[in-house]
Amino acid sequence: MTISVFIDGAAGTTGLEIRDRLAARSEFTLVTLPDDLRKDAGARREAINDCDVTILCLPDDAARESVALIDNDRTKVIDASTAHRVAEGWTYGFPELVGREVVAGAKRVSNPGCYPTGFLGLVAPLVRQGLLPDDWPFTVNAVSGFSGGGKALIERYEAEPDLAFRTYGLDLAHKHQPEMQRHARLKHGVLFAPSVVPAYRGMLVDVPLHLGAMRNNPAADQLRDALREFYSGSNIVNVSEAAPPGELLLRDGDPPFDGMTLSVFGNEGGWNARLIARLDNLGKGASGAAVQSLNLMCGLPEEAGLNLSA
Ligand SMILES: NC(=O)C1=CN([C@@H]2O[C@H](COP(=O)(O)OP(=O)(O)OC[C@H]3O[C@@H](n4cnc5c(N)ncnc54)[C@H](OP(=O)(O)O)[C@@H]3O)[C@@H](O)[C@H]2O)C=CC1
Ligand SMILES: CC(=O)N[C@@H](CCC(=O)OP(=O)(O)O)C(=O)O
Repeated sequence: MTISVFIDGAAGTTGLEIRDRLAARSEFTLVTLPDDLRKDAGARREAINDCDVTILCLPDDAARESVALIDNDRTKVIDASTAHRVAEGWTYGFPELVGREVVAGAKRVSNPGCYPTGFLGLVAPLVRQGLLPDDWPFTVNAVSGFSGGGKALIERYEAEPDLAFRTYGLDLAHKHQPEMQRHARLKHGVLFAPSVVPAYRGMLVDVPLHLGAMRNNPAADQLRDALREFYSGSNIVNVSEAAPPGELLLRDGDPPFDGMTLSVFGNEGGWNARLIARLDNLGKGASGAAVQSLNLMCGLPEEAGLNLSA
């Protein structure tokens, strides 16, 4: 018997990419609604309640609405939106951090945000091990491909091909900040500076650190070694070797990638470091992560169906 999966929001950017990843999988039967019914509450209620798993690829309010349509205790949910990432009763779908068995046993899984995936992948293990202080005022500089903003931002970049760089979030209250603070277990909110470049997909999430000003004065090599050890059991998250490349690149036309590569760069003397995550906003940052959690929730190998060759 196959596992039935309904993607609510299957016509959107994240939904389409999840469909692509599941299309060739014999373990799943995909349920979709015809175009004229895809926003119809009655049709969605029926599909959500009939399926074994529903994946929500919707704006936050619509995602909350979908959850309210569930009237059985069997349907499992993976929500790609921001609606439930710090909500009670939801498991944060970052298996490497919360435990694969925890995600495997969950009925309500909230998919991490794309930027938080990079930040938390770098910082959370190091804070938990006491290598980075939990009261540090963390800064996160990040660039994303424009598909990170969904259909609306894709349309804008198509209409304005001269846009070379766009920084935003200038109210310093981006919706990803609460999940970064909560899941890294930090005492203070992070200072988050996101931006967009004219590439379709891909992102670099950069955490610059004044290591020499920390009371424990950790070495960059120590941080890298700790991350390597932490992710040693993962084929999805990998940590670069010590020899630093002179640059990290995003290219327009990069293929879909569901892994994440973490790098640690330190200067001579050890005062400064940059921790940088390279990932695909639509891969480990959204659709790939949803498929990873789906696999675990269905008792399947976590990497099944993922694009892991960089
Ligand atoms: N893009 C990315 O890289 C990432 C996105 N996410 C999150 O995933 C979710 C989806 O984002 P994304 O795919 O980018 O967004 P898109 O705007 O590309 O797609 C959203 C889809 O939801 C549909 N929709 C809107 N309201 C309803 C409704 N009431 N009922 C049914 N369908 C509805 C839209 O319909 P229509 O086609 O008519 O507009 C659209 O097809 C968001 O919460 C986003 O924040 C998370 C991580 C990364
Ligand atoms: C480039 C861009 O606009 N990115 C989106 C984040 C995309 C994402 O991660 O979606 P969630 O908000 O559901 O996490 C933003 O900054 O709002």
